[in-house]
Amino acid sequence: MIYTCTITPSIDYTVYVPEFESGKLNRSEEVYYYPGGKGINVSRVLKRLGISNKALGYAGGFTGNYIEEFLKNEGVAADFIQTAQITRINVKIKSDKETELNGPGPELDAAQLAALTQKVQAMNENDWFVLAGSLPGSIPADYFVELATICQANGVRFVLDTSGPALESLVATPVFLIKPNQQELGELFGVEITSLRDAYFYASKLVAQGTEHVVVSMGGDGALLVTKDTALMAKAPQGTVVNTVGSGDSLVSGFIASYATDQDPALAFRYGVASGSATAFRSDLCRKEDVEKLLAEVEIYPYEEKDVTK
Ligand SMILES: Nc1ncnc2c1ncn2[C@@H]1O[C@H](COP(=O)(O)OP(=O)(O)O)[C@@H](O)[C@H]1O
Ligand SMILES: O=P(O)(O)OC[C@H]1O[C@](O)(COP(=O)(O)O)[C@@H](O)[C@@H]1O
Repeated sequence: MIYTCTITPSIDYTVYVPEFESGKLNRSEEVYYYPGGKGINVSRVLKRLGISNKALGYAGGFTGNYIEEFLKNEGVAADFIQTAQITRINVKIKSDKETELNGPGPELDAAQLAALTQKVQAMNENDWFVLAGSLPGSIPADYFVELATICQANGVRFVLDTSGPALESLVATPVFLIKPNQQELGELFGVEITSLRDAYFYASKLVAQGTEHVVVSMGGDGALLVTKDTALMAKAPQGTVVNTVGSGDSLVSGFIASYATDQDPALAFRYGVASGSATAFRSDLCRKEDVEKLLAEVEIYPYEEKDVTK
């Protein structure tokens, strides 16, 4: 079974405004209320790709109920631990540029954390645990390291798509897949990543520390895969960008969906990048048919330092 875990879910209140002006009254005629948070997006895309999975995490209040109801209607299995706090609403303004306003995650007590630990302890060998989205600073980083250690001891594949201080402790534990975007990878090492060469350099450091697969996503420029055996670059397909929110999560879903079936990192990378782009070209998340149409358009070639000009 594949389990995703969203500590900080959200409703993504997505507003299209033709000409957004900060500091002015802007009216929109097109708004959507998508369930969000990275693990939830991974679960929704996995389901669309035909892969059964269960969404874990925390949810509360009327927004939490909305997310649970939405997932139920889409046939995504979920098992959230309840919070007294209302799950956040993240605002996504779509204009000539994309502006995002993400709220804080929940405050969790020891009993709520223990409830998640129990669920992780009950996972079986060859299950997957996808910890995705921001991890609130109020939870000690050690807690997430404990979850990673349980996964390692039980042969559960640990996938990480997060940012912030907890990420630093987690990359020192054995991780199957980590998918930072260029900026998140830079933050992790306290540098600004401005070139493919830098991305390769820092991704290789993570591989040297024991991460099996590092995918650095670079928006419309595609992505880089580094493992101990290979380094591949993928050029993203061209298309009309509608909403890139959830593209990174879709890349993770596509990678896992393909790897779970074929155990081939290069195929999984292609499927992941096609899924990320298929989501960028839609208002909501991608569908399987969108991904399969784009597969042949993903150009993959070996990363060679000598060929890199920047
Ligand atoms: N403008 C775009 N055009 C085509 N594909 C895109 C675009 N933006 C994102 N993607 C696809 O989605 C993947 C993840 O996007 P990215 O923005 O890097 O992730 P994140 O959402 O985590 O920041 C990219 O590797 C690419 O395949
Ligand atoms: O937990 P964070 O870092 O605040 O991010 C949450 C946001 O990320 C998303 O999951 C989208 O993530 P990506 O664009 O990186 O795929 C949104 O649905 C959500 O609003």
